[in-house]
Amino acid sequence: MKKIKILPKALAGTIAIPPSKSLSHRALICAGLSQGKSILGNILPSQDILATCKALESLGVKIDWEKEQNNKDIQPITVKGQSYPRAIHKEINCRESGSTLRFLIPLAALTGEKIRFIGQGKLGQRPLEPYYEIFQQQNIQYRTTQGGLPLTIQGTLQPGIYSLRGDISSQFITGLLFALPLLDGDSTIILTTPLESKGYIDLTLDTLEKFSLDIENQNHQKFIIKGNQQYKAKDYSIEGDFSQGAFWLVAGTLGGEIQSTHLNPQSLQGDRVIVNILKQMGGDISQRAQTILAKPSLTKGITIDAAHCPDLVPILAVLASLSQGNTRIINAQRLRIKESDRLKAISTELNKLGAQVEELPDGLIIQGRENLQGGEVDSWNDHRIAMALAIASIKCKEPVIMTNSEAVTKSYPYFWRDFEKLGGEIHECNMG
Ligand SMILES: O=C(O)C1=C[C@@H](OP(=O)(O)O)[C@@H](O)[C@H](O)C1
Ligand SMILES: C=C(OP(=O)(O)O)C(=O)O
Repeated sequence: MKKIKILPKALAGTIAIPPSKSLSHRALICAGLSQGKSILGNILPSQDILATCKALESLGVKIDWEKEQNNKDIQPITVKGQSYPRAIHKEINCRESGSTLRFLIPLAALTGEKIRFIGQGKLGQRPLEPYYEIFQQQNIQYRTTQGGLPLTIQGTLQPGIYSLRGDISSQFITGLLFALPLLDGDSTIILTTPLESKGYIDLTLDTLEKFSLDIENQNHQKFIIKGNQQYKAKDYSIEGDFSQGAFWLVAGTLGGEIQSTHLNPQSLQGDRVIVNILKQMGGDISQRAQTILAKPSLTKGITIDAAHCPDLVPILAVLASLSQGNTRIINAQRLRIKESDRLKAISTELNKLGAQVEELPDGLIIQGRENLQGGEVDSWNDHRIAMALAIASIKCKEPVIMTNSEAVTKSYPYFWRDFEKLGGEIHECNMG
């Protein structure tokens, strides 16, 4: 457990935004299901991405990194795919990655073998019910531990009609979209409640198309999937991550001027909405080609609908705490089933720093102020809470002392290095 002291300082400068985690998971899986070799430029070996790589290796995919995997550098990798998954190892460790778990379960259920999924942290308690319902309908054997991990499955998915809710996690739909085209008959996914996190399904469909798959999307409510399709290998580079870029765009708004590069203005990432939200709140944000410039500005509270951009909520709560007036974050119930209960985590920790955040069952009400006080906080072992609290330090009067700061490795292993690169000052505290 790492404890650090962050001194209150404005950040400024230029930062290269790391590659999108969501797009990296998808590209790795599609390349892994293609016969032949794909070269994926720009992959960051974060904990979640390493979990997906290891999981794919368990299903017979070969992955070659140019350098050591744990040197944290962005690098190209070569994926030698298997056109159909084979169970090489019968245990898959998804670490703390919800995406890895939910994307890989349907692929494991193509092998017919008995496969055990394990994980760490809160992953074992994150919902899997939509898959259990499908297993029951299709007579796929499964055994859970109190509804969660370890989970053992054995059986083979069959083509047909898949009805599931669209508002628990879009990751179930993505997982099915990867597996169903490989079945020997046609399938349809029908959502029984409106889809939330819509942008993530667009990322899935776009990546599938890049790998030559054909899916018919009917208003994000019904997806028609032909069977007997084949993934075709593809080389390409992953674009920058708007969910990570959001931390630096808010930092630029609160402190010095920050230029964030590698952010595709045409990106399908749902979290690209951060640009519009910041502008609506009064932020001075401008984009030229792949670079977004955030200048210090006075912002004001608004109502933010988090249904399609849940990962932005922690950093938006920080911005709202330092904006004039009230901000309401609505439709954010699903934040309670992420790496931490993010509504509770961010409200508790920001309030410790002197903010005024009220937690509602499905959202937050935040009364902004000019500055925060500072103090001792914890990341709740959640990368997005750690990064959000780090940015809050910019406007604190006193240092922010944070325990479990290493949580950032889940998605952004060199976050603290980038924080210092922009002028941030961090000291490690002795835990003895
Ligand atoms: O598909 C993806 O890459 C993701 C989907 C979202 O989850 P939900 O669909 O559960 O909201 C998001 O929160 C997560 O960080 C990544
Ligand atoms: C929720 C997240 O990821 P996952 O669901 O893949 O664990 C996240 O990165 O914030």
